[in-house]
Amino acid sequence: MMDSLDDDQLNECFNNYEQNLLNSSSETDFPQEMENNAENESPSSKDLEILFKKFGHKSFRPMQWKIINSIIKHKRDNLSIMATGYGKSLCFQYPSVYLGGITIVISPLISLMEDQVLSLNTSNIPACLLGTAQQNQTQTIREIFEHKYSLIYLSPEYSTGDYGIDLLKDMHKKLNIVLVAVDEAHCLSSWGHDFRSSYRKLGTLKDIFCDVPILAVTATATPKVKCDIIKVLKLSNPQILYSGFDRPNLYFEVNLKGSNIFSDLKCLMFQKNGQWIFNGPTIIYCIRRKDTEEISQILKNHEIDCVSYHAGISLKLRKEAHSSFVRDEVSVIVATIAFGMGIDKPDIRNIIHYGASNSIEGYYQEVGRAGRDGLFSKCVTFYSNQDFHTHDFLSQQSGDPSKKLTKIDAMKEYLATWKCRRQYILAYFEDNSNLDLPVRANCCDNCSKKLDTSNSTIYEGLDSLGMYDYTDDATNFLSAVKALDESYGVGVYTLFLKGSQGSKIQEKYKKHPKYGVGRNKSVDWWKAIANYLEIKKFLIKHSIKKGTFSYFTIGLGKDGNQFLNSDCRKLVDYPTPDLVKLLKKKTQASKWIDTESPSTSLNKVIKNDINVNSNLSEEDENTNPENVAEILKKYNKLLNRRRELASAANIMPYMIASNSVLMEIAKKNPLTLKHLKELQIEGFTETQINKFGDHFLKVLSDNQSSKSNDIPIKDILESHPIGNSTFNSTAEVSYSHLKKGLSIDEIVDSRKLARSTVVNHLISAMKLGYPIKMSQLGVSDDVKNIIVQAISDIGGNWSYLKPIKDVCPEDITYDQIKVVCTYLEIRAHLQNVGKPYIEFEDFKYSQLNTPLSQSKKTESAKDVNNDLLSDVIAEMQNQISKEKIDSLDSNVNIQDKFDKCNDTEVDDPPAKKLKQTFSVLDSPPR
Ligand SMILES: Nc1ncnc2c1ncn2[C@@H]1O[C@H](COP(=O)(O)OP(=O)(O)OP(=O)(O)O)[C@@H](O)[C@H]1O
Repeated sequence: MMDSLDDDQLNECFNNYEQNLLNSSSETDFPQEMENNAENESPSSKDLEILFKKFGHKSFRPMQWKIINSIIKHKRDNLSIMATGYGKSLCFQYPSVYLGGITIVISPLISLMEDQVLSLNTSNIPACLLGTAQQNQTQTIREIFEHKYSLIYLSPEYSTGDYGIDLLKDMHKKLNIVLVAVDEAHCLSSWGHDFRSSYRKLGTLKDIFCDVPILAVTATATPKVKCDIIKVLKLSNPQILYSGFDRPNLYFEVNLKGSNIFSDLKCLMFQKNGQWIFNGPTIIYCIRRKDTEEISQILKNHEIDCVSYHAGISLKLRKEAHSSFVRDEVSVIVATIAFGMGIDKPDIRNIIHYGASNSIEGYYQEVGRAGRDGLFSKCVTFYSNQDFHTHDFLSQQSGDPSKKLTKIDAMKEYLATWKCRRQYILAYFEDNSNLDLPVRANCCDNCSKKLDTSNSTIYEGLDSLGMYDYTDDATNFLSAVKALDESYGVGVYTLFLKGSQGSKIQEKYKKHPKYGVGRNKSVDWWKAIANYLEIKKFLIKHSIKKGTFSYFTIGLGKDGNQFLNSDCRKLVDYPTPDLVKLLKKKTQASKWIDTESPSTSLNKVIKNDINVNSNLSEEDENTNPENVAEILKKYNKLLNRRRELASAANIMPYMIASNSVLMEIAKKNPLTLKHLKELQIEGFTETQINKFGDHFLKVLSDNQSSKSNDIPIKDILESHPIGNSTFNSTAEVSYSHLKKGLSIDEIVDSRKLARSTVVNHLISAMKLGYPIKMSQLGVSDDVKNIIVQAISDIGGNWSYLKPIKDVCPEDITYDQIKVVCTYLEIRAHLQNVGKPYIEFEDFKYSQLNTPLSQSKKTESAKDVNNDLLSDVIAEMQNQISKEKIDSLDSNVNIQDKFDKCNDTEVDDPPAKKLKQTFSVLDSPPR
């Protein structure tokens, strides 16, 4: 029987992202573009055909088509700002394939370009790379001019160097360049992150390729960066499209760090066979190198395969770590942000920040690596206020500390916000503080808490809305800052409020009325208050430089001063997570605030996700737990096979097929390459099917045969009986004799029946799935091979006995032929009910040409069964006396069949066959 999973195991499966895949359709929702001044032309069937054939996609995403159309039909310049994972690459890859020309792509990272080149070549779209450090350049250049490539990738340094410029000019003269694309175009602007000086010189492209459209693409561009790109690249009347920054499939969550790293991380894992695992490829970002080492050691201690990555590791080891992660050899990489751009892996399910990021820009870029395949993925931060001491320290070392501090403050605000985190991020990038997103499931922890009123905790000191009255604490802290002349940091102000007798508080301050007013509250409490006041900008940091030494002091911000000077000040707000941590729990109530159980909301989200994303109806067979388990089993086998194939071909697994493609294959279970092609699975190109399809089909058929071989054939035939199989009491007696070890001859003797009758009894038993070997029925291996060969010689048709008998040697009996044909019948039946026994018994069916498919194709299994039965009867008629016919199973009404057959028009094929069969009965072979 198939391995059945118990409830716990199934729950694990459901906690797994495979469930998400299982429930998902291969299409995912992408935001519509926000700005659209493009032509409204729809793609033609030819456009879509090329898209499917070469790229495996059934439709263009809305912005993609507008960009591509404007390039291929109108040769227009474009600036496209697309969220990560939207599908920028297609916009510059499609035009060259469609137009049969060449696209030049400028991209900032060699590793990114290498991956894209490899991926394109795997899909039979020839591409090459030219970088300053590339080998075999002469050969590549020669091949470029031999028109061997559709896409040429160049680094910005190469394309703006003297040699590169001359080469590009030559290409323009001699080749059909249809598009110049500048990927990650924000790198040319000092207003963006990742500024790259060589990008600044890319204006030369327009000088060289004056009549070729230029496409600038980026995921992040503020209005200033946008202007910069247009100016530097000299874009002429560009179509500007913007997809928005939202990544709807990403879920955001923030937790304070707990006392145990593994316990924190465990919330994102599930247990399988006692082993903790993340539900898919995972990146854990840390602030410091030593944290990456520590966390990866902790994970290794729990036997979780992982690697660490940071700038302190040798280049060779870093490359190995990168490679083992993208090739699915390890599922977790613990890294500093040195593990950055150039990770093209589409199926990253978790981005964990164990330590706060120092900017929203950096954070969003890092989490942007998750879920590029459009499937649900989690972005979870664990932080402590200590993290910001590190950031503050590092920002002091940087060129522009105040700019850095502003970014750090935004991150603090993000972490502390009680509003929708997605809304915070989008408002930040779109510079729109009025943005108001509806609360929705699977969006962020704050939305989840608001939606889930069942398991929240209320805290002492909060009002009925869950808000805290900060007025007194804020007044005291701000007063302390003012009293100490805004010259110190949070630590000293806290000592002052606590009434410290130590020397850090000068004597003159100890007379101040606010000195010691906060002694009944803890140091952590006052730190949390200061943190809140910083987020509110009531407090601001001042960077002080003394010689080579620099430090921060905390002073009053404009709003802080105003608050202190107000007569009717009031400050009521939701408490920050660090404050909540210090509050006493009161009672269970329907309030949303509960930050003490990290990731409980996440677990709910995973479950919600399963339900919400599910596009399976109640009746859908995929919801049946046994089917789910079976699909997951196949999916995992396909994943393993993909890993082996990728390793053998030295490419990334996702270049062979995405996880969604494999899940779709596991769900649809195709048996042939033709069937696989007919499924038109989104993201699986014809080239990929031709290259790798057979390997995946083999996995499915192996799985099927091992599964089938696990199930007694009797069980299958019991639930899927062969239509004409009957087993009366006399047949049962014959079978019981055989079971006792009697040979056919001995049964014939003891029962005083015709040999053919006994054989017929045993054939009935075989059709019910009783384990009878052909050898027990007088069919040796040699005889079996002869009959199989004979069937093959007459075109694989085993429906009639006589034509087979005619081509067999004389000594082969009808009984023996009947037995072999019965095996074939059973096998055909199993195949028809979807339970193929690839190696049913020890029969080598491969010796037959196509007997099964032929008989299956030409007539229904029922017809075949009828014909075979008729043949059997005909043969029995031939061999046994008239009296014995009466002792045959009464269910087989020969006359009925004969009459029915005579009433039927002869051009009705099944009836015609029956008629032919009965004609055999009229003139039996001798
Ligand atoms: N029209 C489409 N239909 C379905 N899937 C698509 C389509 N276009 C692209 N994709 C898929 O979307 C994923 C992301 O594509 P791509 O790598 O081009 O994104 P990107 O915008 O360059 O992302 P990033 O900014 O992260 O590099 C890929 O898995 C790709 O196969």
